[in-house]
Amino acid sequence: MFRTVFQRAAAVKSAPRSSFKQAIPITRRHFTSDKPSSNGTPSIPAMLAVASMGFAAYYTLVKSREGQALPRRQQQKPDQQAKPTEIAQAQETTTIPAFTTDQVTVVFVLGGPGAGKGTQCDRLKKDYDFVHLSAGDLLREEQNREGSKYGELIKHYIKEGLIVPMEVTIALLEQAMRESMEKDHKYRFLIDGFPRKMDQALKFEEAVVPSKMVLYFECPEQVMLERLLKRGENSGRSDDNIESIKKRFRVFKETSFPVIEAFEKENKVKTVSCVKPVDEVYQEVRVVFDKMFEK
Ligand SMILES: Nc1ncnc2c1ncn2[C@@H]1O[C@H](COP(=O)(O)OP(=O)(O)O)[C@@H](O)[C@H]1O
Ligand SMILES: O=c1ccn([C@@H]2O[C@H](COP(=O)(O)OP(=O)(O)O)[C@@H](O)[C@H]2O)c(=O)[nH]1
Repeated sequence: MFRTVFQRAAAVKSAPRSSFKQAIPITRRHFTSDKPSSNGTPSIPAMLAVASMGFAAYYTLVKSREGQALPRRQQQKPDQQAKPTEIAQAQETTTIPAFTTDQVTVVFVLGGPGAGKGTQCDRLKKDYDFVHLSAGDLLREEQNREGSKYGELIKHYIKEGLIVPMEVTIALLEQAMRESMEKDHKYRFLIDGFPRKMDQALKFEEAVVPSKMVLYFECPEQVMLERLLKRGENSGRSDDNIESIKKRFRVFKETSFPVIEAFEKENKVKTVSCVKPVDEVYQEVRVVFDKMFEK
């Protein structure tokens, strides 16, 4: 499989820009490729594949910025008094978010695998007029999309419980947001299951839009395990099995939980326990949302 991934990723380098879904408009970025965590570390060919893919995704995304419909923020002109070298440095390091917080509201919905993020988002989206974007669902959709250059790579990462390189996930999220804005004139988003790694969080907020709030569903591992095994009876998901679940728990603790801690330092996190039945959890979520958002 690694061989196939490698060959595919190499082909992506020279692929036309329309090959990553359609055009995925995204801002000028300076992405770095993720290194997978030490658990289930892929082989060297797979790592090379990721590096190639990262380059290809970067190229695709940057090129596909042309022709986007929604207005973007204008880059501020550097201080006219600044010395030329300072201006050059400022221009090199400034990344402009695709959207402003005046245009767009983003709530990150985080929690361990199986905590109940998707279940609660389903309710919230109806009551508070949000668009629910599950990063995992977008990745699975891209994985299954005929002709996707990233299908095999995503498949591997999901099965191993690893975090797919952020270039792919951020591009899918931004494209989905843009579609909702253009087609449905919806500007409020619940982003479920993302960011799961610090660099994803930083890059999304820098290049797409800063989040307004983080809703964190706290849940003991044993409860999540039972829920996931039960979900696995019908979900058809390649990662709802005991082996993948253990890996996902480890990645959550080691890699994703620090993201929540970092947002806590910014006072952005609202924590709700997800142990009680769905309706009771939702009552607590509503208290949080009623304070923050209009219906
Ligand atoms: N509060 C709850 N009590 C019992 N089961 C729940 C609760 N919340 C979700 N579930 C079930 O647990 C499983 C995982 O929920 P899901 O929303 O898919 O989690 P996540 O999106 O966090 O992975 C699903 O089968 C769902 O029906
Ligand atoms: O930003 C993301 C979100 C998901 N995933 C992958 O998708 C899997 C399933 O995530 P999802 O949120 O759908 O399910 P959960 O683990 O919360 O049940 C994860 O284990 C990762 O492999 C990822 O790589 N990046």
